[in-house]
Amino acid sequence: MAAEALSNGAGHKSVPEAYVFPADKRPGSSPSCAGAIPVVDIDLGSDDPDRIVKQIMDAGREFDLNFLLSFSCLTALVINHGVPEPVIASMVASAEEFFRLPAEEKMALYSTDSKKLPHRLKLGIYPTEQFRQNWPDKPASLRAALEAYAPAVRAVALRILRLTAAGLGLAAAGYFEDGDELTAGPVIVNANHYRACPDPSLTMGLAPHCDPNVVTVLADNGVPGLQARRRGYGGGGGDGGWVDVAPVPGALVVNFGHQMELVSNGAMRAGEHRVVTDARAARTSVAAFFMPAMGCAVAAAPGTVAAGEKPLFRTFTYQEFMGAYTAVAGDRDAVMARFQNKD
Ligand SMILES: O=C(O)CCC(=O)C(=O)O
Ligand SMILES: [Fe+2]
Repeated sequence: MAAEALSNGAGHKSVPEAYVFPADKRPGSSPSCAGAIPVVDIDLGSDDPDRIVKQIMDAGREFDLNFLLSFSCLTALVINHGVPEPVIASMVASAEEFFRLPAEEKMALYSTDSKKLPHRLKLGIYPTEQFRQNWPDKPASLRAALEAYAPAVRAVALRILRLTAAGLGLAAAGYFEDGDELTAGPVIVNANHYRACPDPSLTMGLAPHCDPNVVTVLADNGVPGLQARRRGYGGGGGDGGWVDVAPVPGALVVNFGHQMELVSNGAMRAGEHRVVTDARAARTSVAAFFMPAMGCAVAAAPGTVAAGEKPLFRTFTYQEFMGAYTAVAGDRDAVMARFQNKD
């Protein structure tokens, strides 16, 4: 990335040079569109599970007119997910408080010798007993917020994964179940902070990417900025472009990551997203990443590959994938190309 994401530094009247993106990477250089982000209601108590599964599978439905195929590409708002609103609110408020701490206190939590203020706090949250001794003592509310949020957000992720496995026909084989290697990695939380920006057209809070993992569950402080990319027709995105993920109070955002696309042999694609800045308010988000164990061998699930066809992607370990992802700075097409099965 040529320019840094505008997430830290002192308040400015204009965008500092180091944060200005090249013209072809700025928010306005690719079309935006007015499509709607799907809302998925996962209240298992009040609905027929088959209907919820269908909702998930249809929510991100898009059509590739070039190849005449349909796939699902999911960035969705999830409601009735079972996480009490105060648990989410406390988590986000603690993250906001963290970023308001005096600079020296935040810097003390980082081992890098960077002179810049951190704009991302990265913490392990599960297995909690493995990580809680590393959680910061400040702000005072943070530990209690994490203790409540960690199991709750994990339960949501596992519920969504179970429903998705059912939609993909993989439930009987135990895909994504608690204990499956594909979700046995640590759960990591990134708390992100994006300052208000004097000119959002010049910079990006976070450059376009798909998350590398299986699924990410995200909460935010209600300040907009997250956008999801639609590439094909349908999916509420017209003929493609960036769609605002307008925050909905109490809802969580779900993004499927690269591993979901690879395991489902492209039936459920990773949701590409980016964050633009806001002229008036700072956005804070808390993203929980669910991932395979590093040594996990990832391959298309047998049921997702048609008889006589080769899987779209070769088998690899999650560790190998992470190496490739880091090497191309998260560029979606570049990383997927590295794992494509050659004919
Ligand atoms: O801040 C957001 O809304 C998105 C964060 C994100 O995409 C990430 O941490 O991977
Ligand atoms: Fe992301």
